Amino acid sequence: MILQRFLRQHYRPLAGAALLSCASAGCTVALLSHINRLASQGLHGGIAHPLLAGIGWLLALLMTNALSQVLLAQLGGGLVAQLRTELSRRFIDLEYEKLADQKHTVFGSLIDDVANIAPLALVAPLLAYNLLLAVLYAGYLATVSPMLLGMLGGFLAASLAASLLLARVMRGKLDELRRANEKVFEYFRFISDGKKEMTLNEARATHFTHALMNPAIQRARSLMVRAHAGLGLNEAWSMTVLYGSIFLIVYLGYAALGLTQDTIIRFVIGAVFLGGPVGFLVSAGRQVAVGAASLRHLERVGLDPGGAVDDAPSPAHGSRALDDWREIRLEGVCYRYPGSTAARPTVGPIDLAFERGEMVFIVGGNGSGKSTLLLLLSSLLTPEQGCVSIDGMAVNSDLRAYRDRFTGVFGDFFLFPHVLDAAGRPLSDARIEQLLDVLDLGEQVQTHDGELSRLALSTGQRKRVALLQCYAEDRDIFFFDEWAADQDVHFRDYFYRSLLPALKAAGKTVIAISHDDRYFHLADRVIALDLGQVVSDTRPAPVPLRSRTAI
Ligand SMILES: Nc1ncnc2c1ncn2[C@@H]1O[C@H](COP(=O)(O)OP(=O)(O)OP(=O)(O)O)[C@@H](O)[C@H]1O
Repeated sequence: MILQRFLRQHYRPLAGAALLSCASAGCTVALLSHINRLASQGLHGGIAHPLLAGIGWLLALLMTNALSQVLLAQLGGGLVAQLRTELSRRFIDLEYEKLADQKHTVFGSLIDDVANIAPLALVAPLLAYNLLLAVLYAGYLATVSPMLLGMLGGFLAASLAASLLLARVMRGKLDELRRANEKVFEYFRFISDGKKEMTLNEARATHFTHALMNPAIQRARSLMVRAHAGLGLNEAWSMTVLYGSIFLIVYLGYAALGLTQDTIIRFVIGAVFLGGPVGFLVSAGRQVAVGAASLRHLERVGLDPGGAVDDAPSPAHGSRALDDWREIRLEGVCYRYPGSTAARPTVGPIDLAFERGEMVFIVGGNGSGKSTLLLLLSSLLTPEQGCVSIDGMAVNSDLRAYRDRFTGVFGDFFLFPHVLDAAGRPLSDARIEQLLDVLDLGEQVQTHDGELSRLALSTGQRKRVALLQCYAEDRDIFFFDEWAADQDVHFRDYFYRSLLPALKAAGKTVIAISHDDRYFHLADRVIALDLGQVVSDTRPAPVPLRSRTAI
């Protein structure tokens, strides 16, 4: 898992921090012994020597502690950065369908889980330090009175057994808390994405606040209180057991065991020192429990933190493996969205073939399965049954090469400010300016080193910027999910009558979802869907085109 890998990669500074911590533990014990000697023997060694020795041990303690803290701070920063980098990469590598309905998970994990997991690694050297400190103090106490140490050890062992039992009970609570927090993160997304609707509609905002957000926050709060109260009670209990047993030992030492005052005082001072590492070990248990719950959450959402992230850079150019493809075929393809309880699949069974260079329109009523078909065709969704193949080869045998064939605009597209070619290089500003002019955006948007000056545009204009990106990528297959729906009459006409035919003339395959029946006759094929199945696949008679604009 990621934590073990981090510990392996950074074992030197971690070992350094642990060594420094142990040195600091040694200084603390030496200081304890010095204080005890001074307390029991007084200033027999003169005035200056005990003072200088005390200052010396204090300075050594300060330096070893400070150095180990600096090392730990560096390791902490490094671990947070590494966790963020690895988790971002894992999210990017995760298949679309695994994340489609849980986008809030990204923020929850990058913020909450990173903050919970990072302390797990940092706790390791401190655990070593405190364990060593506890052993050294115990060793010191053994020299004072092995019998009293045995009694104290017995009390602490019983308390530890109770703590471990409680930790098992709390494990389920912490997992529940992590899931409850996930719901809160989901609603945080409503706040940003639904801002306009809630600003305009106060009743909607009130309902969201009182019926959704607040109950989710309250549920997380109540689980947090239960989980952390349990862990906190454990800490309080453990410390009470420690100090209670010291009290009992003093009492029994005088009342039943007939020990000398000197033995009892020296034992008590040592036992109080022991309270430091014991307290740390108990409170570290809370960090470990919370961090472990986050690790389990990452595994649950498919971000299995086991195994190294593949940091190999992507190829510098799109794959050429399928450059000469001729046909894409869907055979018996069925798909059902997760959670769907319908008797029949959302789409399918579908049997279709797309020839290279064709211009195909996919049509049908709302919910008939057009967008789902496009996601299956572009391999963003995996068929539950059936197969998508390219020239007879199943596409999942080389998904990257297959996906490199596609560029397009989804119904819920996202705009990146940088315009890149198929190889991921910034497109030249001259070419971007030319495209901006063709798309009638030259006035609104400027470009500098391949970066667009603004993306805050009208919906129709934003779709044109998305189209610009497709031209920049210039791949074999251009797909559009109701691209023209937000365009004005003039530009819609221009899109269907000029831009799409020009793409076809340039040898591109065009697959466009459309409700614009005025233009259906311009396609090579019109595939109609209903209830997730192909109900017709027709070839309209060819018509002469008005004009074509190659861009
Ligand atoms: N993410 C999803 N999770 C569950 N069901 C979904 C999801 N997306 C779509 N569906 C369902 O799948 C069916 C097909 O949806 P799809 O978006 O493919 O239809 P469409 O033909 O593109 O519709 P429209 O013309 O309205 O865009 C619909 O019944 C829809 O409710």
